[in-house]
Amino acid sequence: MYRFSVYYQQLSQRLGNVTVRDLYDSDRHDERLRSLKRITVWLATFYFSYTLVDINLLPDITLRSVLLRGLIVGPPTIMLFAYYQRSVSIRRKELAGVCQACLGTLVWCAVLLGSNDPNVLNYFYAGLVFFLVLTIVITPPFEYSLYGSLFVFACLYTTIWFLEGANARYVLHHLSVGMPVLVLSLMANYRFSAESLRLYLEKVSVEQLREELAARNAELERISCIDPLTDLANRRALALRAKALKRNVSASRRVAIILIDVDNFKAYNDYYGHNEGDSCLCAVANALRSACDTNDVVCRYGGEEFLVLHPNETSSFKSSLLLAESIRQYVIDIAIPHQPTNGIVSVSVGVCCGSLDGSTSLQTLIKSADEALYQAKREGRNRVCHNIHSATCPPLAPGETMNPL
Ligand SMILES: Nc1nc2c(ncn2[C@@H]2O[C@H](COP(=O)(O)OP(=O)(O)OP(=O)(O)O)[C@@H](O)[C@H]2O)c(=O)[nH]1
Repeated sequence: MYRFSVYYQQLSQRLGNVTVRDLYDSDRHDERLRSLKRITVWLATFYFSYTLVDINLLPDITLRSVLLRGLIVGPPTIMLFAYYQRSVSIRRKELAGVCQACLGTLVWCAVLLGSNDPNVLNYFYAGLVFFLVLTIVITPPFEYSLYGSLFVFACLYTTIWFLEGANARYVLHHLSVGMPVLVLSLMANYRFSAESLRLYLEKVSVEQLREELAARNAELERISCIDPLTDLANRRALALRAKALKRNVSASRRVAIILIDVDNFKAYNDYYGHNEGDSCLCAVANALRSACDTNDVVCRYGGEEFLVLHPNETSSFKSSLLLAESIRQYVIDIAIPHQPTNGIVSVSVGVCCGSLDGSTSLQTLIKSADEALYQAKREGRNRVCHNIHSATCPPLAPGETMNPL
């Protein structure tokens, strides 16, 4: 009894804003409908071909069997297939199948009632097949199986008293077979319904876990590529992007590496404190973001050092330097006061252009940009310097000079 109620409790549980029952019905609609249609075809074939059995075993009901089976059960069977095509829940379609089986039982009983042949008593045992149809052949939800079986039980054991030659002893014999068939087939249906539901719920929970895992993995992947202070890409993201560029043989692998270092940042930190220093780094990061394109990888390379990977397949060396200059200017434009130098926060920028092919690694290009950055520092800070690295720098475009700024 306890397990019995567990099945119904599970069905009425809610998953989001729908009940398990609704979800189970809608998710498994197509599969259950396919099986219902197939079974209906088989049952109809059996039912109507049993007219021949009636004629053979009980010749006195030939006309009655043909007329009642054909005229009363035939049209609803055709209508049943039309009903299966309608957009109603699978539960209703299964209920329609159960009703049709009940009608079939009723008509079969009516056919047999017309017989005066003593063989009718033996043949009446075939009525137990209707229990099996309603429980383990159609396998509708348990409650429909139960109601249908009770209806068939009422039909059979009301009719039985009116059969030619029936007496209490015969009814008892019939019941001794009929009752176990009824109870055992209902139990089989219950086990089937409960097990199908359990498997379905297991599948739903595995799917939920998989979705949760995918979301967490995506979040982990995002976090592992982001600098927590500035929300810019980090070194890992930079390496991944460079690797992708290197792998992509169809695209040009020409890039500019722009290294940006905040000037006199130690003095800023010492004067304003570490928290203000962090805010300053965030403001610089925002300025870089505004200066760059969505194609550029803007990353925090270390402490107060930033790096922009600028894929420049369409643009030239000159445009890379212009981007570097624009970055420097964006930082100047936000005008963060820098009291220790009596001025505002500025950055020094080193640029290097090259091609990420087999012989040149990202590290080689960064090293060249770093040399340019130190030149900018040496020359007085707040400026852009470039490093023409013969091994890494592509040929200048027509009209380009070595000092395009
Ligand atoms: N607030 C803050 N400071 C940092 C962070 N990372 C590095 N720094 C500080 O950045 C400062 C870098 O100083 P230096 O490398 O001496 O360079 P600088 O003072 O900027 O001098 P130049 O680069 O030569 O202009 C150090 O004081 C570091 O403590 C950070 O995440 N937050």
